Amino acid sequence: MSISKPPRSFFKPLAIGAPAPFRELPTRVERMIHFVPPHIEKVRAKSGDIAKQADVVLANLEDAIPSDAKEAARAGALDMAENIDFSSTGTGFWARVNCLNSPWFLDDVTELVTKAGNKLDVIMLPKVEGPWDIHYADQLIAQLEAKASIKRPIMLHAILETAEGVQNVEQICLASPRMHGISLGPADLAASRAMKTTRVGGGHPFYKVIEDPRSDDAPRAAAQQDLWHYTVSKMVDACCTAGIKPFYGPFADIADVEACEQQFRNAFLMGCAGTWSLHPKQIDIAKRVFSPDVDEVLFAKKILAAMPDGTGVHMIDGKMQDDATWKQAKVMVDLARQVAEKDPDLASAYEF
Ligand SMILES: CC(C)(COP(=O)(O)OP(=O)(O)OC[C@H]1O[C@@H](n2cnc3c(N)ncnc32)[C@H](O)[C@@H]1OP(=O)(O)O)[C@@H](O)C(=O)NCCC(=O)NCCSC(=O)C[C@](C)(O)C(=O)O
Ligand SMILES: [Mg+2]
Repeated sequence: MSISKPPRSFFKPLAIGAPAPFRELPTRVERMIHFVPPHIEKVRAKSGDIAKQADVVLANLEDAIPSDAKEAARAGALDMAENIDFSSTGTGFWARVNCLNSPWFLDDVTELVTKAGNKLDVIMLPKVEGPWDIHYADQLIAQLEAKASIKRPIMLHAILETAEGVQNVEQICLASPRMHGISLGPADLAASRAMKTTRVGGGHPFYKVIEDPRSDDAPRAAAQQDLWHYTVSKMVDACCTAGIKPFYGPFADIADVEACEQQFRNAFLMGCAGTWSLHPKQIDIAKRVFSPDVDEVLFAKKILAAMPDGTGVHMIDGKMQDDATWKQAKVMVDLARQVAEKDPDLASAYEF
């Protein structure tokens, strides 16, 4: 017998007085989660402007924040919640807390939920290894939500950054209705798996396929492969099964905008809803990549128009369309409609 909650209990609040979890994820365009180091006053001061450009702004309390600045980062996150107007632009406000076995996790979550819980959309949980991590955070957040009379449930987003986490990703996604999604954490994951790379995301010149030996002894053509393909595929399937969202993660070679764009695009094509931006210049890259291509959307609209009830077979521009391609088209047009609500230029390009 599997040990899972009865269906009727799954959506019950975990503490008396806590808000009921969402039955469906709120519909939001989340093309990029922009990381802000909140202990640096100069950067924090700019995050109001960043909130007008990015779909999600995240106060990062975990890795990249020195241990002697953890309290300052937490205070900075609370300052952001208090002083930045996220709601008028529909921008999400998230925080990445320190991991569960760190000395900071308990205070991070307690202060964020009790002092900023009505502003906070999502808590990002690093280094999640199994459903037990989600169950613990879920219960704790519910108790704090109840204590602080939080009106709207705070969601949880897990980072996939250990081999064990990848192994258990399906159970992590299904662990709680509080789950919002999963992001790839390629640096910690590479270390956990003893992958021999010092890069944070992206390809590697040594990971490639070469053509067979040539009769003329000319150099053999080679193509770099995607080191993250298997993990992203596994994450996408686990998230979609659970009705939550998969995200690519960081791309740390900030100067290499071309490779960043390609890595983001591969993730978008494979089903990811968004990515992370570590530097302001990655915001526009993510916006470009995670907004569906205009020609693809116009073609998808033709399919929907040709098959109003979504059945049958049609030829459009020499290509066969049927019930399945209708569903593909709907994915594209539904996303385009959401993006169009945020972006008037794209709305007119998509001809809505
Ligand atoms: C990479 C860094 C150090 C380069 O910072 P920089 O100052 O050298 O860059 P810059 O090009 O000189 O900056 C230009 C301007 O942009 C500003 N700026 C720069 N960055 C930001 C930002 N994020 N948000 C808002 N503003 C920013 C910066 O302050 C400056 O403003 P100025 O022209 O007025 O002086 C810096 O961008 C940064 O700290 N980014 C965030 C890094 C971070 O959060 N890392 C952790 C996430 S990745 C991770 O954890 C891994 C994972 C998942 O766990 C796992 O794979 O295991
Ligand atoms: Mg990490």
